Amino acid sequence: MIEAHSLTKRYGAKTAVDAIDFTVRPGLVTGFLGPNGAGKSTTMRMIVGLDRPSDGSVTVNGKPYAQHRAPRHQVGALLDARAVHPGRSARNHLLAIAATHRIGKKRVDEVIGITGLESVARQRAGGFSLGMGQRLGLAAALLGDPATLILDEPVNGLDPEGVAWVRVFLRSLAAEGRTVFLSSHLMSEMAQTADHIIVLGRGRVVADAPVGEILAGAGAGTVRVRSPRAEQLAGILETEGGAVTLVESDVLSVTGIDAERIAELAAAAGVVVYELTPIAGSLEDAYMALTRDEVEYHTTQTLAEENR
Ligand SMILES: Nc1ncnc2c1ncn2[C@@H]1O[C@H](COP(=O)(O)OP(=O)(O)OP(=O)(O)O)[C@@H](O)[C@H]1O
Repeated sequence: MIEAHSLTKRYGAKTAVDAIDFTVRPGLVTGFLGPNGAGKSTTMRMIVGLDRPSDGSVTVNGKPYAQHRAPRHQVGALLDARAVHPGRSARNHLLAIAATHRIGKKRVDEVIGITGLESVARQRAGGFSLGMGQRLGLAAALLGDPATLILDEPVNGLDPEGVAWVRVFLRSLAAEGRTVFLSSHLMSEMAQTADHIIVLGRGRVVADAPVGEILAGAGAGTVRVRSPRAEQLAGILETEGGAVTLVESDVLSVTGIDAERIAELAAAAGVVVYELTPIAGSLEDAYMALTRDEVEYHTTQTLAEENR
C-alpha cells in the first residue's frame, strides 16, 4: 500500500509535484500515467526515499520508506534497469545486492528462476538485451520478497514478447496480493496491464479511477449512424441539440444524443437507419482528453516560440 498526502516537490520556482493525494492498493496493478515532465519519476523517487518531499508525505506499507528497518523487504523498485555493473554476471549482481541486505543465496536463485534468467545468469549483464536487463531489474526488485513493487517504465523499449512477459508477470505479482505500481506514458499498454489508473498532468492528479471507468468516460455519448438519408437525419439530430459529423456520405458520428433517441427521431421522420452503434472510446482517447491541457510543451507552443 502506498499513500500520498499533499505530496509536493519544488525545484526552485518549478513545482514538479503539486500537493497530490492518492492511494495505491494491494492486490491490484496500478498504472501511473502522464505526459513527459508530468512528475511521475519525481513522485516515484520520493516514494523510495531518493528525493525528499518539499511538503506533504508519502508512506509505503504505513511508514515513510526511510523509516523501514529493512526497506528492501517492504519495497522493490525498478527505477533504472541500466544501473548494473556491466562486467558482472547477472547472478553476481544479484548476489552483491543480496549480501548488503542480508538476503541468502537461496533467494537469489529463486528470483533468477521466477524471472526466467536461469540460462543467462552466469553471463555478463553488460551484454544483455533490453528485455533481459529488465528481467534482471525485476529480479533485483524481488530479492527482498517485498509486498510493494514500484516500476518506472518497465516496458519501455521492449519488443512485443518482452512486453507480454512483463504484463503477465506483474499481473501474477498482484494476484499474490502485492501492491504493483508502474509508470508509463503509453495508455494502450496500461489498458491491458492495469486494473486502476492514476493520471498526472503538470504535477497534479487529473484522474484516479478503475480502467473500466476511464474507458467508459472516454467515448461516452458517441454513436455511429448509417443511413441512406444521412444528411437529412443530420439536420434532424442537430435541431435536437446533437453534435453531428458527416463521416462518409451515408455515415454520421453523433454526440449528445443517445442511440435510443436517435432511433426514435429517425422513425418519427420516416428515415431508414441501417446501423446504430454506440462507440466505446479508446483509452488513448480518454488519456488525450484528460491531459490535453496538461502537457508541458504543446507542439504549437514550441512552433510559436521558434517563429518568434
Ligand atoms: N532535479 C531536478 N531539478 C529541476 N527540475 C527537475 C528535476 N527533476 C525533475 N525536474 C522537473 O520536474 C518536472 C517533472 O519531472 P519528472 O521527471 O518527474 O516527470 P515525468 O512525468 O517522470 O516525465 P518523463 O516521462 O519525461 O520521465 C519536469 O518539469 C522536470 O523538468
